[in-house]
Amino acid sequence: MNTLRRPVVAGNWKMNGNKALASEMSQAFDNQHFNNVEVIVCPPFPLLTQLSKESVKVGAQNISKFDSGAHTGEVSADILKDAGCEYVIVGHSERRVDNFESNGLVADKVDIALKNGLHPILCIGEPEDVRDAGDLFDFLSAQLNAVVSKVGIDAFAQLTIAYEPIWAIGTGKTASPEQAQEVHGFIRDFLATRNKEVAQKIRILYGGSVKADNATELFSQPDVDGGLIGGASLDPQSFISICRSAAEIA
Ligand SMILES: O=C(CO)COP(=O)(O)O
Repeated sequence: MNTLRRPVVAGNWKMNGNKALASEMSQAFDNQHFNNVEVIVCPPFPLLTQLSKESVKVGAQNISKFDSGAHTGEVSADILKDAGCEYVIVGHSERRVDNFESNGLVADKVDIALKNGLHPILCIGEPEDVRDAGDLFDFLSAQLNAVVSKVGIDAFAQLTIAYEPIWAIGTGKTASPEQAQEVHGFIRDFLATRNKEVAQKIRILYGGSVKADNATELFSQPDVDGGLIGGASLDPQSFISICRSAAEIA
């Protein structure tokens, strides 16, 4: 972590949770104040309004590429904002796989979020075979380039990036702090060659089996500015403990 950047800890509930968990999480954070850490919770759509916006910031897990109108099953930026969202996860690997979201569609979604004043958390990350074949940086560059081409590099000032190696998601097999730092450094350099100021400011989160007992060593890396947490964000005490790790380093 670098003290120039305020760390972020975001919980991605994926297709988990219910009203009781939303209320439990809100209450747990009512008694915790992480002034130097941005804490975000991203529950399924129906639970967005159930989280106390005084306790945590709220994010969605997806956004429609459309503005409004006849698009059954879609949720627009306006509806998300009305529900109290400030953030939206875009391009999570599970959506890229389950819903065939291409780099182009992800770029369109980042664009519509930005145009409507929502902060995208752009997820990128490689499958294991890509890493094994030595194509890691080309793969990540293509994911980043698609968004740069669509929204322009200056717009990255409004983005948070989450590096989530697919082989580390939900597997208990986290990237080592050195592996995370290598990729985060690469992402920052990629951005710095295009806009130095944006590269210095942007928060780059690590995601993939972050738990209370490995958060500190991951967050201690100079280019890791926090985490995007799946499973461990469903338990208020684990999530608070991960937030505390970020607060202690910040
Ligand atoms: O995909 C993730 C967050 O978006 C990471 O999930 P896990 O923390 O469960 O590995």
